[in-house]
Amino acid sequence: MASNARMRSSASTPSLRSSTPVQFRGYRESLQGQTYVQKSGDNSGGNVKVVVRVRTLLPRELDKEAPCLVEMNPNTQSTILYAPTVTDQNMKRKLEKKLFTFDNSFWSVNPEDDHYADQDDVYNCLGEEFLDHNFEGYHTCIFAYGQTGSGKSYTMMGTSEKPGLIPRTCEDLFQRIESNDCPNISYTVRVSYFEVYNEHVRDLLVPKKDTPYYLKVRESPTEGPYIKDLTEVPVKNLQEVLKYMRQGDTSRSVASTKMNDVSSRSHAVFTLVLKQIYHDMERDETTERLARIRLVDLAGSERAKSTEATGQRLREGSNINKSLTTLGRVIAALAESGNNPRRKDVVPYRDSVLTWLLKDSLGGNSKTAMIACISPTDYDETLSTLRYADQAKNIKLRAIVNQDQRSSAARDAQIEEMSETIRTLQLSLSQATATKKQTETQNVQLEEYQKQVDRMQQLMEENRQIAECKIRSLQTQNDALKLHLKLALESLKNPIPPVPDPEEKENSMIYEEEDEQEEVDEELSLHLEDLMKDLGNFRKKLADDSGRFSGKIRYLQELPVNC
Ligand SMILES: Nc1ncnc2c1ncn2[C@@H]1O[C@H](COP(=O)(O)OP(=O)(O)OP(=O)(O)O)[C@@H](O)[C@H]1O
Repeated sequence: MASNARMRSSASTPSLRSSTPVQFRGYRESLQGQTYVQKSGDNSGGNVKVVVRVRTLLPRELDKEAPCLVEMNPNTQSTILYAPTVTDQNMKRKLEKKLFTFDNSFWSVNPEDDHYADQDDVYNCLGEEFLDHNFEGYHTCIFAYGQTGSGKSYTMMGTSEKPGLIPRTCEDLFQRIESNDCPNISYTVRVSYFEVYNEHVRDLLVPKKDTPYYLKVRESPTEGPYIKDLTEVPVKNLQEVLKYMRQGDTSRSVASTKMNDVSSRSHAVFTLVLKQIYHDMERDETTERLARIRLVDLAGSERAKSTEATGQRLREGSNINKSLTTLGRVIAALAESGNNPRRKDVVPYRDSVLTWLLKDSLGGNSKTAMIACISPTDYDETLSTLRYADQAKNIKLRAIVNQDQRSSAARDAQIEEMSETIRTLQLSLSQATATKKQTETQNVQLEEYQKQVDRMQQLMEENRQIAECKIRSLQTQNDALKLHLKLALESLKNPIPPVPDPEEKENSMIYEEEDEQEEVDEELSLHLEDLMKDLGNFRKKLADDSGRFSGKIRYLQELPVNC
């Protein structure tokens, strides 16, 4: 069945960039009892949100009695970096005190301090807001940047006792989905997890093999860069998504270095795709919102001198630095055009796999945040991270609500059209197999066929969910009608005696009572007739819908999943 099948990512997902104003009661909106109305042409992307987090001193720093060079002001959200008092005698330049201001400055040095920020605070200040954007239909990306050992993995993934942004986002996501009580909304969540290691892409949801298996990066004109054949799994609850998160985590390339016992040697990208489908019963129309939630734990920048790396670690380090340098150039070019919109610098996305894959998140359709992680004791590295972060503040984004509205008839027509395409592709592929000719065109056709089948399966799964929504909604109305009917019948059987009016004469009272009773009886039987008619109609609609969708689902089950 499609819902259990592992789906491959496809770049040709139908475009959901609609500017039609529609009403959509999402989780938040229904909680607040408000109706969300999309602003026509809403593209208020804003700038990249930049926060900085300074970690606690580590045992090796405490042993050396290294001084804390960072100070943060919780009122102004500023970060001050002090020059070390003891400096290298050979150093020519003079080190200075520097001040930066960010959207948030998280102080995680000493838990005793009033302004200490723990994992909860980071999630509440950033993760929660970004998840709100996802429910509104925006793509988001949060990435952690900083030197090796500065707390990126701690912030993004955390530990089992102190979970970070990724597990907290998953938990909040499913809590919101489960607490939604609007029967007309259905949700699907898909997860993928990959790493960029030595400029190669590795699927973290596929068990590690002896011979490394790398995936290719492609670019689609409509959807931008994507990874061909990346595993994307549907997940139904928090337990399932955490299982995949842990599975991916254990496959990550990590190693012990002088600067960090468990150092990430790759950039890891954890992605959740949230699709919300709202079904309007009256118009028999669906509104879909799609949001991609990208959570990135970058590998740390490192100096060969400090890490004392050799061999494989040194090669990894230089690849990490290469992609981070490219990321720096991409940020600089985007920040430049953010400051001066008339400048159209070429942004070197393609110079590294990481920046190519993050193209949309860095300068396109996404709301993006950067968490700059810093060490409290290293002046040079911390200054370089803070400068990087300061520049990122100027990047302007073009995030839009990814929303699409379609009637049931249009959805059905799309399924028919796709079935036709699949049939044609199937036919031409079987002819190719018969002639035993393997050409480049056939390979492309085969890929296209696989993509179409995957999309068809997704669409059918969504239709099944819409059908369930409709049935749930009709069932609720049916129950309400039944209750109404029961009350109406009871009041017919046991009419409430009218209250006697002491001012009226006894005779006229008797006649009026009889008249009123007749009127009430007549009104109730008319109402009863209407209710019976409505009930009949609902039953018929329910049966029609069940029949229509069970036929389509049978068709889907018969489809070949892999050719
Ligand atoms: N806010 C914090 N509170 C307590 N401990 C922290 C904090 N941040 C980081 N640490 C600890 O610091 C060490 C290094 O952190 P982490 O592994 O997250 O660094 P990193 O930036 O991901 O490094 P790399 O780039 O080498 O992977 C770990 O032992 C981690 O537990």
